[in-house]
Amino acid sequence: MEGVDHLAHERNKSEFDVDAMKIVWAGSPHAFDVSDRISKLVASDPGFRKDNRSTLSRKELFKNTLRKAAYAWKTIVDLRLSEEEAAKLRFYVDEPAFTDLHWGMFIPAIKGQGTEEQQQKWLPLAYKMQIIGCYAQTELGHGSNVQGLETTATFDSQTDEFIIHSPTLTSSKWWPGGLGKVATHAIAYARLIVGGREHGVHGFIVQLRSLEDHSPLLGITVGDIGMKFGNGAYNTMDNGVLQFDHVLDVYSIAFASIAVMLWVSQVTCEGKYKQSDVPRQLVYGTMVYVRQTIVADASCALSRAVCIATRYSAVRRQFGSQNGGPETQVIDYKTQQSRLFPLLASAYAFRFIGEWLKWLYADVTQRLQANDFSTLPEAHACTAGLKSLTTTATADGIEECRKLCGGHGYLCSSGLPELFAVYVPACTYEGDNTVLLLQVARFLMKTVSQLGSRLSSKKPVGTIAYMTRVEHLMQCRCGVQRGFAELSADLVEAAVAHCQLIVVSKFIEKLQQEIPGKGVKQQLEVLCNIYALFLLHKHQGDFLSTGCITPKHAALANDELRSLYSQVRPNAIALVDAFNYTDHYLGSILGCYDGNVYPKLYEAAWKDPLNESVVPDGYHLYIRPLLKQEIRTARL
Ligand SMILES: CCCCCCCCCC/C=C\CCCCCC(=O)SCCNC(=O)CCNC(=O)[C@H](O)C(C)(C)COP(=O)(O)OP(=O)(O)OC[C@H]1O[C@@H](n2cnc3c(N)ncnc32)[C@H](O)[C@@H]1OP(=O)(O)O
Ligand SMILES: Cc1cc2nc3c(=O)[nH]c(=O)nc-3n(C[C@H](O)[C@H](O)[C@H](O)COP(=O)(O)OP(=O)(O)OC[C@H]3O[C@@H](n4cnc5c(N)ncnc54)[C@H](O)[C@@H]3O)c2cc1C
Repeated sequence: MEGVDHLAHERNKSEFDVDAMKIVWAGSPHAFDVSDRISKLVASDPGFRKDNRSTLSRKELFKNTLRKAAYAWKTIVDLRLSEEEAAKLRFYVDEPAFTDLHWGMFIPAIKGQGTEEQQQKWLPLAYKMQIIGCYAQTELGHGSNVQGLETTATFDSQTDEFIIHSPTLTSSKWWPGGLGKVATHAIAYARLIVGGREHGVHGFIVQLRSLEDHSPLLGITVGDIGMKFGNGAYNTMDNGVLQFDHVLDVYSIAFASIAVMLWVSQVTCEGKYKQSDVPRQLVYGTMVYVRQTIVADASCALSRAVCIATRYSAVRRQFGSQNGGPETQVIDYKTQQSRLFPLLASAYAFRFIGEWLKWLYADVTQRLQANDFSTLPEAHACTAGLKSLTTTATADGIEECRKLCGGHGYLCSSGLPELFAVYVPACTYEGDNTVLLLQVARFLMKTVSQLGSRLSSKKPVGTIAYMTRVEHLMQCRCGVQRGFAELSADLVEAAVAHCQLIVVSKFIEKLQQEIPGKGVKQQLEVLCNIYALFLLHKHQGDFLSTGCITPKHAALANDELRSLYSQVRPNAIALVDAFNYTDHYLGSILGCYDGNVYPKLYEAAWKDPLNESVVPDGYHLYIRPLLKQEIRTARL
């Protein structure tokens, strides 16, 4: 029945202050206030409805996305929302669109790599959306290998301009989000050529389309690369293809021929290339920034799937009826708990590692501004490794949540298929996860000697076990006199172990902070222990081989896990309520707040266009002749 909370009995079991946990999850009272207010604003506005996406054609879907993006911008302007509120609004609209790349990459790239002069020119236009940008780095032939990009940018000292060109088919820009049909400008990455000499890959701001009639400019061939995985999902985004035919470009992002560059390099008016004394890797800076935001995205996506699966696991009953009594809630089965609760713990773990990574990025950015590059390698390794670890775990976790919901998890109305289809490219974009782990492995090879010293420092026992595992995995590999390439598969395992160590240790550090609210810290301690012991159980071979734990320890850890699952059980619904997601944002009948699932499933089925007629289109043409055919074959 509408209005009845079918999960009230579950919510009454909670042993902690849910409102206080909502603040912890949001990050602060202010952050909670903004999230709560904006999510409800979006949920209550029919202009942001999303329950019809699966019934739209690609063109209808895309046009609807443009409508929503424009409507969101009007809402932001009319309500004079702050940058923080506007970002939250775009988040809760929950639709991959060109705006993600405009705000998430184009603007950060100019802020991170542009000169003062370029920032003054481009940022006001971008902030007012008087230009729409994309990040055009990947090409048809190269994505991971950035130094293999083929697009060229040749400096013409006669005209003080750069000529951008796509010399081969494989140099076509391919994948950039927003490029296909919307972006008016791109930050295009190209090989810089000055005076016949090549100076590697740099970024250039290039105008693609007319600001008058949106037609591609002279020398620009641009379009969409076609349908992607899933039906609705990421097809709201116009990932594009772009070819330059000797395009004149006067706005290089890494260069301004009339201004000295503070950052990467400069080309003087006389056409001289001068590499400043900053690491050339700064040209990769935007990727570091986006990778740390993707870790925060992972906690959002995983928490969303876990919220759906947890609520539905409390609603769903199957088997176990005694004397005609109610059947057992599937959330009470130990197998369901052993699959679901580690994902719940991971969602919280990724939330806190995302908070730490945001601090790390801010710290390294501050240091860069003081020409202190000492922490850049670690920042790169951390953002690359944690992006890889959290997106892999989240993609796998969303699929596990679908399975935890049985058959109904496969319905679009569960919200899980769409969430999975939208989320999985995160394992590839912003760096293929294996390629990024290889970067971490390289970093570990260079710093393995320091691992030992870090072991001796006063660390909680749990962390010591994880640190010993990494050191052991590295020493087993480094000790073998074979090349990096030969050992790369093993080194990637050590890289994963290193990243898991970081997540566990930052979760433990989080618990050393003051955390207000009755029972809140205790719940987080349970989740932290579940995360750490679940991984110890999953990788117990590694831990046993270090000698750091014995088989008896491993067995005790497994017993403790079961006990921890029992401690979480009465609090599970409250722990997912703490995410404070509206039913609109969840987009899931299985995960609806009131748990009134079956009537909503039944009602939703009849709304499918296929049920607009009792007799389906095609019956008279195809089925009736089949049914009416005279069967002349004696056998039948
Ligand atoms: C609820 C649902 C939510 C789900 C979210 C839904 C949202 C939907 C909307 C999403 C919107 C946006 C997200 C999507 C955006 C995607 C955008 C992109 O994909 S942009 C393109 C990304 N491309 C890449 O990441 C390419 C990966 N490749 C590389 O980074 C490099 O090629 C490489 C690092 C692999 C290799 O670099 P290279 O220079 O060729 O060689 P080396 O390995 O030798 O490195 C040299 C040296 O540099 C150091 N290094 C490398 N990278 C960095 C860096 N980024 N920062 C600092 N230092 C770096 C490296 O360690 C080496 O150092 P040494 O000291 O020499 O060892
Ligand atoms: C949805 C989506 C949105 C995107 N948006 C953008 C965007 O806005 N802008 C942009 O510039 N790009 C974008 N991209 C492109 C994305 O950044 C690249 O696809 C990504 O960096 C992976 O590169 P690749 O496609 O070349 O993969 P490849 O490197 O070709 O990967 C193929 C396989 O080769 C393996 N491999 C590659 N190199 C090595 C190695 N050295 N050692 C071991 N294994 C290796 C990989 O692990 C993988 O298994 C997007 C991609 C997607 C899917």
